Amino acid sequence: MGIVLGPNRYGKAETRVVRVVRDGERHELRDLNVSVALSGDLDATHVSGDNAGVLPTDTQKNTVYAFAKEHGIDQPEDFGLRLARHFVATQPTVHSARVHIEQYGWHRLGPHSFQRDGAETRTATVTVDGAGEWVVAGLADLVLLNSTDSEFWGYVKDPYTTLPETKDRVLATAVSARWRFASTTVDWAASYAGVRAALVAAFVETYSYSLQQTLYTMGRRALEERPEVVEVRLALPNKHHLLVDLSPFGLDNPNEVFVAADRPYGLIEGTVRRSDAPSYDGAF
Ligand SMILES: O=c1[nH]c(=O)c2[nH]c(=O)[nH]c2[nH]1
Repeated sequence: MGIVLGPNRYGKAETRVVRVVRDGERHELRDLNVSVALSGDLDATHVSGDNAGVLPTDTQKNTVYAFAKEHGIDQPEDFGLRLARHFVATQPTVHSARVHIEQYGWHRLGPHSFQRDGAETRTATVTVDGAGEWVVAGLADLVLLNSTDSEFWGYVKDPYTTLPETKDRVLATAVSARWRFASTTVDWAASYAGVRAALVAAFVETYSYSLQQTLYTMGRRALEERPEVVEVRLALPNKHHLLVDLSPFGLDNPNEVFVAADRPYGLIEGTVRRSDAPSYDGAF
C-alpha cells in the first residue's frame, strides 16, 4: 500500500494590521486580522524538504503590512483581492490563494480617538456584611484608542532596556473599571452613564505621557463629576501597537502601519479615591 500526500496549504494566519490614515488632525482607522493560505505545487517541501517553491509565511505577513502602506485599506474585499492576486501572479508554485479577513469595527470619539464596537460589559457587585452595605459598579472590555497625543520617554534604562523612546505612538486599552458608591440610594442608570462618559472623556482629552497618567486622569475625572462615587479602581492593559519597519521594502512608515500585538501586554492598575474615603477591599 502506497502513501501519498493529500491536500495541503500553508500561510500566515492572523496578521493583525492597524492602518492609520493621517489627514491632518483627523485620522481614519482600519483594523484587520488577515489570514493567508496558499496551495499549489508544494509536494517537494513536504516530501523531501526542498523549499525552492516556498514563499515563507513571514514574507506573506510582510506583504500584508507593505500593501497596507502602499495601497491603503479601504474595503476588506479589495484588500483581499489585491493580496490573493499578488501571490498567485508572482509565485509559480502557488495556484490558489485564499485570504480571509476579519475587520474590527471602531467608531469615532474625536479627531483621533476611537472606540471598538461591541464587547463592552456593565457589572454590579453588591455586598452586605457586618460593616454595612456596599455597591460597586463597573465596566469591562471598553476598548479605546488614540492614534496620536501619546508619548513615552524619560523612563529608566537598565542593561535589559531596548524599548525606543517615542514622542508619538498609538495608545490603546481595554478599560476595566470598578467604582464604589458612598450610599445605596443612587440613580444607578444616570450614575453609570455619567461615570462611563467621564472615563471616556478623560481618555480622549488627556495628552498622555504614560498609560499610568491616563489612568489617574480617568479616575480623577470620574470622582470630580460624580459625587456619589468615592473610589475608582482601574485596570488598563496596554494594547501595544508596534510600528512596522517597512524600510527593507523601500517604504517609510510615519506612524501609519502598526502590528496590533496581543501578548505580552503591559497591565497598568491603580486606585483613585477621595482622601476622606478609605479603600474597602471587602466591597470589590
Ligand atoms: O504608558 C506606558 N507605561 C509603561 O509603564 C510602559 N512600559 C512600556 O514598555 N511601555 C509603557 N507605556
